[in-house]
Amino acid sequence: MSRNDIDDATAQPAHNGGQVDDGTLSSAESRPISGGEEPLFDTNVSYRESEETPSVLEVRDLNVHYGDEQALQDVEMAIPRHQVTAMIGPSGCGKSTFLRCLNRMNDLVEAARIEGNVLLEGTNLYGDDVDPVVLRRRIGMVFQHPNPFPKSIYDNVAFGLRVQNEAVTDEIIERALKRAALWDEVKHKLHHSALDLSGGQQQRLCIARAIAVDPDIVLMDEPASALDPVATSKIEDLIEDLAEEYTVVIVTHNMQQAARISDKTAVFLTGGELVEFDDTNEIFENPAHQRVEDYITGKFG
Ligand SMILES: Nc1ncnc2c1ncn2[C@@H]1O[C@H](COP(=O)(O)OP(=O)(O)OP(=O)(O)O)[C@@H](O)[C@H]1O
Repeated sequence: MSRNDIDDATAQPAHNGGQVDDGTLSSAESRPISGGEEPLFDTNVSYRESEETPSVLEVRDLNVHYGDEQALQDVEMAIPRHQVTAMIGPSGCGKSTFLRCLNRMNDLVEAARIEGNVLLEGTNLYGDDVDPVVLRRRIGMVFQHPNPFPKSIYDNVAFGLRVQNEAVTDEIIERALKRAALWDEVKHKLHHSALDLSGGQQQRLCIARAIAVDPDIVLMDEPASALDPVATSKIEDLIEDLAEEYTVVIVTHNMQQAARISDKTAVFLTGGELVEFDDTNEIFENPAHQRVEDYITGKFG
């Protein structure tokens, strides 16, 4: 399966109606990610949370192979809640692989073998009882190329709710479009085709579609790399705003972008090794590793 196939597969929030949570739970914290009645709690792993930056996702000893090739090596990371965490590193170092592990998108890649734990508030995403479809409702994804459906703007935003048999109201659609900073540009043409929007507008629509189901975490794989500088700047502003309500994890090739918008930065280097993970200021001003300094100063990569 090619990367584009994966993008297409998940662009259609491939949720099926019968396996989602019932909407009666009162808070994001109490929402299960298993398909059954009870949330799955993996008691083999403890959940660490610091008071300063409570983490929402804990990655433990994550290794990924595609056939014989190792794409991630022993990765450990605690991703803080309501912050922007950026993944940077040279091409092929495993950034997208890592991102896809955070909502089990790599399940769709036949050659991928994943070992380790990823804990969402203590629950192992790779536990047997976890339903990836339910999980992806809590951890949404936005891709490099805007991929709206050939439907109206309104129906694009409503899509995830409808497939989960949840109520769609004008208020929900308006709120998602406002959160995605698109409302003012489209409020007079909600029933026009999404394909008539500009690339930057389409990407903000995809963000509106991702957040309409009220996820906890939004994963973004180079969301601005196909856009012009003005559209990129709008997406960057939006990402910073989104972090007030959501946890954002973004892969970017653009180090300036990571420096501008992220709170934490993870530097992956060749072979899928996470070499350094720290506050973004530290990474860019005072990296602990010479290899990281060489990378961010352009000596390689
Ligand atoms: N579906 C796949 N099948 C086989 N190998 C893959 C697959 N996806 C990624 N890889 C390999 O895994 C390694 C990491 O790829 P990945 O796409 O995660 O890196 P990346 O850092 O995101 O790269 P880029 O910045 O170029 O997008 C690469 O060597 C790549 O060739």
